[in-house]
Amino acid sequence: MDEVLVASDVRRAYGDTVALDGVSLSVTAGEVLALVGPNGAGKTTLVRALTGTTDASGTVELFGVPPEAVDRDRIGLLPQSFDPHERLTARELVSYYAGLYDDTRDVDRVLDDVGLSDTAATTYENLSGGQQRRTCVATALVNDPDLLVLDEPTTGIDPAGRRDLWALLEGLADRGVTILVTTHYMEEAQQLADRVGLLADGRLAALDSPERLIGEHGGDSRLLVDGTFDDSAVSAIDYPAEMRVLDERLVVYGIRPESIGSVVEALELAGLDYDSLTWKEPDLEDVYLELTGTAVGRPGGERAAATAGDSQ
Ligand SMILES: Nc1ncnc2c1ncn2[C@@H]1O[C@H](COP(=O)(O)OP(=O)(O)OP(=O)(O)O)[C@@H](O)[C@H]1O
Repeated sequence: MDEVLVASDVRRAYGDTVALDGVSLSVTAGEVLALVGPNGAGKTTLVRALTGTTDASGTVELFGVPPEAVDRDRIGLLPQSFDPHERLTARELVSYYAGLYDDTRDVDRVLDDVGLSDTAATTYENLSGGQQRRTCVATALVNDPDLLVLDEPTTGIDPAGRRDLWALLEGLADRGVTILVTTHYMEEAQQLADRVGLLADGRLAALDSPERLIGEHGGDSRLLVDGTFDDSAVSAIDYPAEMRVLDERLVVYGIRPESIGSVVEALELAGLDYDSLTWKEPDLEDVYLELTGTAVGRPGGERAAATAGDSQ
């Protein structure tokens, strides 16, 4: 397989803060690789290190050469912080970026691709947050890149707009564009990516296909009992299943849907109040929690308090 991006032992610190603690990965041609992690996990620093926009130790090669030597026509980069000129229209902005490259796509086609045909003549300051982000995505697409690097492209975009953007990225991937994307939306990574890198505290906790990650680390199906539980709930409830309290939620493992009623009975016998019940198969969120002890879906990535043993 052709490797478009190869990184080895990438490290970066800001003073005493270790942002990247030895990350190695590779991305093959046509692959969609998603880097997932909560705020502060190191996603932006990694994207910047991989694209040569911040100093880092270790080695990075894009298309076989260091980032600074790559033909920039081959790369489309959407940084996390990107503040274009507010008084320019979406079309003017994308045209401006088109002017930086030798070979570009038709600007109106690109605007159409990101769903902005109707608002192409609106100034950036008058676009909604989601339309602004889509304009930014368009600037990264205008040079028809072989490698597209997008740092949180869907942040601020409503669910329908996010799905449209996923469809666009899937279409690009089908055409052979290699995509490296960061997100803190687990379901986005699970749906979009061929492989997912779970980033925690500047390290890759795991890197594999969503299916394999879930198969190896996701554990059993489970019943989530929402409420304000503490560790005492686990000993109070008399039920023959593994249980843990994670972020004040009681999790009962290995439960099939037909057993939910018996769990409810056990909760009532133990006098435990709860708000709601959710049954689910394991997903990437559970994998992240299992491997790092942190819930990625929660702002700031709060630590989850595991009880009743530290592993499933
Ligand atoms: N310019 C900087 N100066 C000092 N510390 C920084 C700087 N940039 C990042 N950091 C720190 O490095 C760590 C990783 O930050 P980074 O922005 O890469 O994470 P992230 O996963 O992209 O987070 P977010 O989702 O919030 O953007 C954090 O602890 C952050 O505070």
